[in-house]
Amino acid sequence: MARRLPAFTGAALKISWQASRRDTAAALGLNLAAGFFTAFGLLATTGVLESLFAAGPTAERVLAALPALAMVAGATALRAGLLAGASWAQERLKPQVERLAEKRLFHLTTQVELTAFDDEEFHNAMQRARDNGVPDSATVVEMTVNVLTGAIGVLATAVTLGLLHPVLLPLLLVTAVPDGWAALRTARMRYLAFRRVSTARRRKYLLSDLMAERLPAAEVRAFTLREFLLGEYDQVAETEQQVELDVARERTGTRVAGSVLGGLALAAVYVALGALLSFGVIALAVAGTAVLAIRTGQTSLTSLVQSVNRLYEAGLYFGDYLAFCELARNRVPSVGGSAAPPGFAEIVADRVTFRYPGSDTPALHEVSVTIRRGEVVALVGENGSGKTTLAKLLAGLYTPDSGTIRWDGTDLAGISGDALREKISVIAQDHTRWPLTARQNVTLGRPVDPVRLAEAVETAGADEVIGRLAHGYDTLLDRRFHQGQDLSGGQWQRIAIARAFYRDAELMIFDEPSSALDARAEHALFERIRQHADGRTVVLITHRLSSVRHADRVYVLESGRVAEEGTHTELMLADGQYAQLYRLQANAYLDRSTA
Ligand SMILES: Nc1ncnc2c1ncn2[C@@H]1O[C@H](COP(=O)(O)OP(=O)(O)OP(=O)(O)O)[C@@H](O)[C@H]1O
Repeated sequence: MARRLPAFTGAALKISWQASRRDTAAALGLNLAAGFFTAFGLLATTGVLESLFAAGPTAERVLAALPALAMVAGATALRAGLLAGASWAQERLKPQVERLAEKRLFHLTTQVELTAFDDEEFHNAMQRARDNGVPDSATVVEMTVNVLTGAIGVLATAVTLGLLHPVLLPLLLVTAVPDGWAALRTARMRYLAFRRVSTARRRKYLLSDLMAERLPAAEVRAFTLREFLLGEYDQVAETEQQVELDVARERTGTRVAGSVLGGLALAAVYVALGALLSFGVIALAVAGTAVLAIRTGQTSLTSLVQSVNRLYEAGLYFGDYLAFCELARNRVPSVGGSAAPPGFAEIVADRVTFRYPGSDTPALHEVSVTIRRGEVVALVGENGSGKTTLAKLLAGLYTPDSGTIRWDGTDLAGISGDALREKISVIAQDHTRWPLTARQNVTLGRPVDPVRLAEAVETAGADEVIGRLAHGYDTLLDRRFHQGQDLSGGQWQRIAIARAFYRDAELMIFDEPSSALDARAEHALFERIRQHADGRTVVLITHRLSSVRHADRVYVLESGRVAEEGTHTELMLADGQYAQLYRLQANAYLDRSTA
């Protein structure tokens, strides 16, 4: 612990300084000044006691004690004022530090490579950093200041006792040991328990979301999942509860032991003081001040030990936060040296292989495709054949394990991801239903250009959708908020398609863009794509083979490899997998129309 504390304190003071220099300086400076007045007040008390215990009439003794008493009162008042100022600065620091820590976390989570989100270890670390690390960053700062305050208080009493008589110093230490031991032991127990249950807790949160969120609510009922989910929840919660109960028992035991030892230590201190007094080592006034100083010192010590304890505990979580930041930083793709090419005449994926983290088999194996400017290239194949994965690689969202993706000879591996993605529109199969207004759902962070917005929305057939919304473009598309509205699956898909057109990118990637569209909307969309989406280059993934008839080239993927390629006519002539699937779909229509 002694090894780790300086690191936590150092990191805490650094983040605190970055959050607010003024409040950090005030919190530390005012506490330091308050410590000085603690020592001053105690020493002045000796003066009061000496005057009171001196020989002579009571009235005279009280009168003689008055100047020292005034000094004690002044020191106490000043100390109180300084402590109030320090505590205000500390209170102000809390939200500022928490905000900074949280922002840093999101700064990283929005930058890390996409595969990090497929990694369990990363997820666990992220959850711990978010749920405990961020709130505890403020606690670490608060406790660091408290530790310094406590230490200053103890130092002030120690100096006072040392000045009164050096022999009194060890007595102060004796009272500190038992409490310190108990507090640190319990903190560590709690942290170890937290780590033991962290996976179970994550699963419990997931189950809580499934039982109490709007989206899965219908399916929970439709599949009568209630008992099943509650059973799963009980299992996980039972594990967590058992660990908590064990910890509660162990902590109580340690605390009781600490209190008993603490009581014994205090009794020993009083016996020692009595002995020193009776052997004439110290005077009565000194013994009186020593009792007061030890009491004051004990209060500072208790607060110091408690703060060290809390600092240690919060520091462990804060350590998790720092470790996660380090982990995430290592997973931020290095920004390539070259800027993205302004455009392309040809995009080539050359023998690209890609494996998801933790997966034994590659999702793509030596896949080569060519996309020329202005072409519509279709990727088809059975479920799990690798179409979406290839699309994500083409979009620069994943980087190949081997092989290259080049824009006119420029390898994308050397290009800044964000600059490249500016030139690409991807409409994912599982596009996000952003809890934003209809307008923001289309423009997605880009400046609003009303003319382009209207065009994109019309092209995607989303104008009817927006026209029917109570507040048009300003309607919030989330039912969980006041005046929020929800859309049907197909209506959402139209909004998502409008996003692609609004982005005005060189390369447009549509992954199953028509799965939820009605026949008319689907026809209109493919007509638009057939007209080469106004000269743009399109990669189209779809299971509706009738829609790929007009593509310039079709790649048929099978188990992560390119099985066939060519135009529709060539592939039909080749009579391979594509021709088989095409006939299967066409026959299904024929059967229905003749039935
Ligand atoms: N995040 C992931 N982590 C691990 N494996 C994944 C991940 N996403 C996809 N896979 C696996 O990679 C393979 C290719 O998946 P992909 O989504 O590219 O297929 P697809 O051809 O788009 O399928 P579909 O037609 O069902 O959309 C599958 O075996 C799938 O299980």
